[in-house]
Amino acid sequence: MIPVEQAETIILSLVQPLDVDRDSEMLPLLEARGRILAGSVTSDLDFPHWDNSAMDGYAVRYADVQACSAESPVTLAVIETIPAGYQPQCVVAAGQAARILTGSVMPAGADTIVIQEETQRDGDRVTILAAPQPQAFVRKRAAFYQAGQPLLPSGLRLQAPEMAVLAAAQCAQVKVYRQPRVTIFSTGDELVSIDQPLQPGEIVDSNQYALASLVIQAGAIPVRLGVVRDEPEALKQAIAIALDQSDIVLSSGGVSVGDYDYVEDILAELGGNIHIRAVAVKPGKPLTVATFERKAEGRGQEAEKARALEAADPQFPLSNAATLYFGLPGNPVSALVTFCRFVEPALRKLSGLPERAWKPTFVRAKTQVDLRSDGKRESYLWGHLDLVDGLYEFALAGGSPSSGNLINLAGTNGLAVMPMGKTHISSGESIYVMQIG
Ligand SMILES: Nc1nc2c(c(=O)[nH]1)N[C@H]1C(S)=C(S)[C@@H](COP(=O)(O)OP(=O)(O)OC[C@H]3O[C@@H](n4cnc5c(N)ncnc54)[C@H](O)[C@@H]3O)O[C@H]1N2
Ligand code: MOO
Ligand SMILES: [Mg+2]
Repeated sequence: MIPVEQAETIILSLVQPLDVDRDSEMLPLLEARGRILAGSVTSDLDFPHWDNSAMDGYAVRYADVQACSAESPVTLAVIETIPAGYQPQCVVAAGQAARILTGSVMPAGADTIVIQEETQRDGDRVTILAAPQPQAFVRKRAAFYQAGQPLLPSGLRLQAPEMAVLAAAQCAQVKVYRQPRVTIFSTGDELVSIDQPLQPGEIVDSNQYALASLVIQAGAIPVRLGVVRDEPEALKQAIAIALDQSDIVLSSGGVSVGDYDYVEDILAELGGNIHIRAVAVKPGKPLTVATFERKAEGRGQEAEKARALEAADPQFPLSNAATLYFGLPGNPVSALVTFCRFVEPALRKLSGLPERAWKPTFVRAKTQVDLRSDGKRESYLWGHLDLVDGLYEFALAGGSPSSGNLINLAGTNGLAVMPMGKTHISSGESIYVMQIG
């Protein structure tokens, strides 16, 4: 058993991020929402594009109004009205002003805006009742962004704010990383699909659904192979198919020491390089991690097949040095915890996100209850994380804390971390909680 952090380091070292050119695609802007920018974006526009007014009011020359007040106002001639979208035609000379609306182009000659509330309009004249600050309410050209500078960095996930920036910069098409493909299958003779009648001894393959949801949530594409029997040949076939079409393969079950736990042996038989066999984590101890060299970079029939697949489907992933295989433990909570703690960081690195975004988010919280563990492994206790007066509080999920109990997982949003060696944390103490979901 290796410590959790060591497992995380090994896993991240096995991942090669998608290639910015080879593993990217151009998409219409709105279709790129939620995707990750491949390559930085620059614009040849300044933001603002020109000096403009931040308020409804009057464009004036500061020198004309700097000394005025309610007691000694200054009256100026209004020479033009400048609505939004209009190019001013006049130059504001001494003793003159232009009526201007929010966002409109500053007229030549003027350098300051006096807001409407501090003026009195009378026909084609305006009286200024208070002295503004010099250059008040003028948004200068390029004050927000200068053309040619980096506008958005590579690796940024595109959400509403980035959509606005890209739209403003007239990027109708954007280059984003393709979505990683993650093939998922479940192992176990006791498993049936969601729509099959249950016979005695059988249970529904729920991991498939949990894992597919987690994969989608992480921005990747799940490819579901269903249930695979606990038979070496069936497993071999499924693993070979999965490796052929994926960046990452996830299986659940069959990784412990039982008579029908074949996954590790089959991985070795198929030429997998096994990097992790067990991690000191509870739940999740028998996590198995292996890599397979990409066949397309080799020779022979398999390589040819992969190359043909790539030619037929530009989405087909070939750029990574190796396909990463995670043999997740079968217990539903163990599968979920190991995904969040180990698979998700790998997916995030693969996807093109920057390094600071790879690891899970841990927040400090006050535990509302006593927490216990045997201290033999780093324990992740599922429960509810709530913000109370701006501070996080953690409470365990009600019901049995068994890794086979998927029922009390529902509604949880945090995993309280009990470090290895720690057997008891008292209510009220400060802990780290990993955010999930
Ligand atoms: N003698 C020992 N026994 C076990 C050990 C050990 O160290 N010594 N480790 C335990 C731990 S920890 C875990 S976790 C489990 C992991 O077992 P496997 O990965 O081999 O998984 P299975 O044996 O195939 O199944 C375990 C459990 O989970 C249920 N399961 C499996 N797949 C699914 C699925 N897709 N959906 C829902 N539920 C699933 C399965 O029916 C079993 O109940 O091993 C312990 N044993
Ligand atoms: O580690 Mo297992 O995941 O305890 O149930
Ligand atoms: Mg087992």
